[in-house]
Amino acid sequence: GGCSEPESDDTANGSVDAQAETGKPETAGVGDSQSRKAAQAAPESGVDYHSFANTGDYRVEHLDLDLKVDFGRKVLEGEAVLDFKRLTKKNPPLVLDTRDLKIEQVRAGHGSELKPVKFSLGETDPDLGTPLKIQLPKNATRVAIQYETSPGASGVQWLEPQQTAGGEHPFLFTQAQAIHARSFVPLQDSPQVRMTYEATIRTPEELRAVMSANNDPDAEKDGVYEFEMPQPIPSYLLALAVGDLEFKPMGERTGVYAEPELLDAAAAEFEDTESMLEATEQVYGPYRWDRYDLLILPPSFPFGGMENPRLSFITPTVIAGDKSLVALIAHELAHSWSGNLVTNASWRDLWLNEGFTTYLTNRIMQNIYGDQRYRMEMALGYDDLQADLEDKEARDEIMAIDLRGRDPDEVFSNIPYEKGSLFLYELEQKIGREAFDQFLLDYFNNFAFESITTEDFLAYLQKTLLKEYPEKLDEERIREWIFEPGIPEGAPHPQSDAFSKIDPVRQQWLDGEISAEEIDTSEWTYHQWKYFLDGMPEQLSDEQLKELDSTFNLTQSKNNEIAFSWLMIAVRNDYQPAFERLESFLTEIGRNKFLRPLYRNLVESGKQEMAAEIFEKARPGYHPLTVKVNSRIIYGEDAG
Ligand SMILES: CC/C=C\C/C=C\C[C@@H](O)/C=C/C=C/C=C\[C@@H](O)CCCC(=O)O
Ligand SMILES: [Zn+2]
Repeated sequence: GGCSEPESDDTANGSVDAQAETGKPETAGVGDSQSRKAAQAAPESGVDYHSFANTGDYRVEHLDLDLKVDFGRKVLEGEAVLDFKRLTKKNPPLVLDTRDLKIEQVRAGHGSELKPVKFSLGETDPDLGTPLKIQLPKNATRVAIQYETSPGASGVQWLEPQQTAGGEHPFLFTQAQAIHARSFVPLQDSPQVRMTYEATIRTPEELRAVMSANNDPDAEKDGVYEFEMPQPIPSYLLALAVGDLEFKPMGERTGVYAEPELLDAAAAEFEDTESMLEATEQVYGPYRWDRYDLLILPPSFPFGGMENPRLSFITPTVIAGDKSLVALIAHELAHSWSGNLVTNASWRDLWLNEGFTTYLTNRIMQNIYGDQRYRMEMALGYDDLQADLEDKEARDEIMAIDLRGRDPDEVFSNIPYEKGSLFLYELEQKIGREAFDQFLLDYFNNFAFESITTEDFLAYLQKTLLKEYPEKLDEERIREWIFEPGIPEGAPHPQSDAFSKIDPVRQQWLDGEISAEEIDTSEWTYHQWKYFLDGMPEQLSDEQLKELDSTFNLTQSKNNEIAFSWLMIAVRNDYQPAFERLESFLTEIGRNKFLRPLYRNLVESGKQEMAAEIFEKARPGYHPLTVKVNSRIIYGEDAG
């Protein structure tokens, strides 16, 4: 009916209007470039600068989705029903986050008594999307939004059959973190809001749908899949994938979904998942999400993994054949405590998710694979952190990073992960492991299913460790870790004996005292190879490059991390024999951890044209996020 047609926004600036209603500080008006520059003071704790939603007026508590997956048009279409709590006696419009959604109709009311209502889309912000403002009838607690996504939705990748392992069926996956859920569902897209959800997903009959919910591996492939997620989750953990997927159990509570071509290899590579789950529970308390399964994605997945609850999404680039890269599984599993159970309240507080998770990852690795592996993983993490500290501006080295006016995807780095983890490691060293584990267990229980700020964490620390260990801990220093760039003087420096014996060998070879063949690599693990390569000087001669390659067959390495380290060396030294592999690596893999440094390296070593050529060829197969962050690197800031 007429009253449900989208109306053109009657205010001059719909998005600013929407923000005013959220009561967010005016200086932080994210859509307003004037105020971006003016904002000098510290960001206000607890404010989510990356959502338009008026979460102080209404809180969404439950989502009911009914979506058809249309591979032909590359759209999801259907309805999202949101149940919300009213926190105000007034009746302001409900403001939701959207990005590139086509809104067909909105109804509102109670229960099944829903009537079409007026709605409008505000001004679009390039980083944040478009606020959707809905006029509510008095006392309404439910809205039903009929909509469809756009084929270029930033949080969805639609893959052609040739981009999959099987090559016969299309594939779809979503990636909602940080602020891309709004590109496939209209909602309050802020990690401060937790909701339960249910969903009906309609797919082509030969495909299977899975979600961050109660997947049923025995569900008949009939094109209609029902899901329920009874634990409340933040919107960035909403996830869907559709493809030619099969399931293989790995343990009582763990299993893997993958295309049939990858299923056995994945289940073998990740067979320790069940032991990891048990080991984590023993120290940090029960696993609260029932099952823990893995979904192996096609190689265009832009991250190593994503901790979608009950079903972590995993890049196939970690199936190395020797379990050398399974720290990624420990990482995603650890998020079931740090991140999914206790959640960062805004993206400024990401270190609460990632620093705690990186710390837990190391502990899980030690538990399952022993001390030597633990020390090597930690030392590699420390080196990653040092590399970022050398590279970054001071403002980006701060754990509680000021993200006002910035796109979170563009500033994503090792700081929240490795600096956060090193900080926690220092606390462990100072008060002892047993006491620190007890603290973490209490912390997870205390804040279970809550979203917290850096300041909430500090207040909790004041009530607990700072009170119990006044001689060992110092609040000033803790604040320095969190709010200052760099790392405090005297911070721990994780090292490994297995690495220190590599240094002299590498040096002897560089000095020409021994040939590559004379290096005894027979016992080297992946980690030692990585350390050996990453420690090479900036410049190597052509002879040195050829010798390394012919002796160790590095250009053809099947381990993607080793291939990556070698390709970084090849690019900066213009080692042509590796360029064919470089091109196929950059074309077949979409993981930004590899692509960003490789493209940056190409540009910085004067090969911008080559970078652009490969990028343009690969672009149709890349995820929208991969396109966004790498085109900035190749074409500069404004190229989009
Ligand atoms: C300092 C950055 C502040 C906010 C950014 C928040 C989210 C950034 C967004 O780009 C999403 C990141 C998702 C990461 C998922 C998994 C990581 O563990 C992957 C790490 C890299 C990799 O292994 O490939
Ligand atoms: Zn993580």
